[in-house]
Amino acid sequence: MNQPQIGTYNVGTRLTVGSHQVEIIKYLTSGGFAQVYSVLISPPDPHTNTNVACLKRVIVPDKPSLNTLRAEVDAMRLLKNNRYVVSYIDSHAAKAILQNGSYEVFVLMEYCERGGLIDFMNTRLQNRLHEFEILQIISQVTQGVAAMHALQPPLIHRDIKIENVLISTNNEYKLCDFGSVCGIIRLPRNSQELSYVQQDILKNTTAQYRSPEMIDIFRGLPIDEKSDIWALGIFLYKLCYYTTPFEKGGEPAILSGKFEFPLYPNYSEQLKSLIRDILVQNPCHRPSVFQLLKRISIMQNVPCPINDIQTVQAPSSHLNLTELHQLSATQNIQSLNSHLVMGNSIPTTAFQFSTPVNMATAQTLPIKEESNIFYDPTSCNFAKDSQSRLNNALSRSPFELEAVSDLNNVKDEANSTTRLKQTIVSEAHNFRQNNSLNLSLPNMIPHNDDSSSSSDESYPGDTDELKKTQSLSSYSTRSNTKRDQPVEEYLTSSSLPGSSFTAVHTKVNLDHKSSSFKPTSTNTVDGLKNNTLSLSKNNLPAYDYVGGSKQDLKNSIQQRMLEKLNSSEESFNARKISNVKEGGQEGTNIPIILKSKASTLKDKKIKPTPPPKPLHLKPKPPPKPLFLAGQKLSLEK
Ligand SMILES: Nc1ncnc2c1ncn2[C@@H]1O[C@H](COP(=O)(O)OP(=O)(O)OP(=O)(O)O)[C@@H](O)[C@H]1O
Repeated sequence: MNQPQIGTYNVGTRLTVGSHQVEIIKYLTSGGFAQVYSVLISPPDPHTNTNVACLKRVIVPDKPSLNTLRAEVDAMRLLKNNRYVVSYIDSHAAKAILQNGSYEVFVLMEYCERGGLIDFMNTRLQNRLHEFEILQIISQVTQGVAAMHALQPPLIHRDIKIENVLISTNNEYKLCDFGSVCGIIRLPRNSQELSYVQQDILKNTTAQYRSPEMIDIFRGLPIDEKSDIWALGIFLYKLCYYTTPFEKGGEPAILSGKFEFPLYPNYSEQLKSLIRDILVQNPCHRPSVFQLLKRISIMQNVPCPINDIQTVQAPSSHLNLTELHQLSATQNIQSLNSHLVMGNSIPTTAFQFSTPVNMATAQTLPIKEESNIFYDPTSCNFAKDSQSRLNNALSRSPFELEAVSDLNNVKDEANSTTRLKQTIVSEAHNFRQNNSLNLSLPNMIPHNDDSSSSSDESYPGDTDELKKTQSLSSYSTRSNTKRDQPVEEYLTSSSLPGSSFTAVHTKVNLDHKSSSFKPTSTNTVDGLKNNTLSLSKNNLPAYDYVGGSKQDLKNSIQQRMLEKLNSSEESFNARKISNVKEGGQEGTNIPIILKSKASTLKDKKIKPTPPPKPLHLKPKPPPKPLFLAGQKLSLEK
């Protein structure tokens, strides 16, 4: 594979990233794809209240890969300002100087001065973590994950691991690396989709943290938030014992679910029982992120920091669709992003733009009794018949699409806005109650056609409501999907919809020379949108997110939320063509690693692959013990 040879920036190099002037303080390290620097920024970030930030510089080979990175940036934007997520500041993409069609992407984010959790753990090899420290770390990371799961629809991180937690200056543990984020993955309907799903999982997850339903898709179980919960269980085990529970046994061990606790260090029965309750085979039996947090809080003897979204989202009969959304949205955002700096230039999520919320209604909702803190297994409908459906689907032609969904039938038959609305509300209710949409399989992959929602007709004149309605119904309205279209084309025909970046003329200092830091803006907006390339003065086509009026921002964020709704399919699309990670070297003037196209997975074997040997990640200075490391499995092995 061709690797572009791009050296690292010298100290003092100045560049422009979005609306920020940046000066390189120090080259920190290189990840799988990125060079990472500490930088000075102007203006300072209001959230962290500092002018020191972290700059990630990534080269991507083409536009589809750029779209993949956009998805990562979009996820960061959605989670911006959550206390336990590394905070996004700004971003910028431009054609790389290599003249080979590649792009250079810059992402500015909060600088986590204390480095990685793995580094901290390595300082405690002799004196292992105390239980209270473990509970503090898992609580904070779980809160970061909760912010993702609370989004509508939820985002799945898919790569929760020790290596993806950083420690901030004030000692908070923050989730990072949103490059694997996706929506709920519905069951594949045929061998081609199965192959995509398997390939996607291999690329975007780390072997030792992979859940049983990810390894054995034939179980017909959902790949959703509960897969993150499984990873949190592995994460918790590793915090305790510095190894993963299935380290030796690999995939067969994960699928058998049998693991043991080492004798040393000795942790409470409560903590071990929590790990046991998380690492159960059936995702429906695992706790939700809120139930998990509640249990951790009980062990810490502190109030649970956030409310259970399941409780606040239970719609009562008098709730209309707006209220349904507002309740869940407000409760989530208020409780999860309680440290939000309001008035920031770019809001955290679409929900912040919602009409002021009926908090009185939200607060007076009946609180569900939680005698059993974990999920009621009988409420998980997803797997019902899924095994036989999967088998049936796989015996069919890859291009044969399934019958129209229940909801589509309802929609087709009922030309009534009221009925559609009731259906959507009911689906939302089912979704939250059962943790799945009780629809036939074709509806579980959202489609990308924004214009297809029949909700347009239902809510004329109410843009916000319309967008939200589309959000829900995008799971369930497939009427405009070309049913005679081959599946392969359907899965790959579109890139990420919408645009996070609009073209600006941005002067980027690429000569790597040191110069004094003068924070004067060089950006000029030329109004080009929709990913159209433009040439700036120095002939560098450039992109950036451009903030416009508040209405523009609102529209932009709403659009992004719609994009997120399509993330399952985006995931298929984007991951299929991009982003096989390869190891990089360290040191100055090392080449930046190119985010490259993945090779097509030809092997459509449906049996799980043999357990990979544990790979060891990031032998960065200071040297780390091998048993603390983990690595994503490369498809190109
Ligand atoms: N915000 C940050 N503050 C401080 N250090 C950071 C920050 N982000 C990343 N780093 C450092 O840079 C390293 C690589 O970053 P990151 O994992 O995001 O890159 P990557 O190319 O996506 O790598 P990979 O996908 O292989 O994990 C991290 O392990 C961490 O040490």
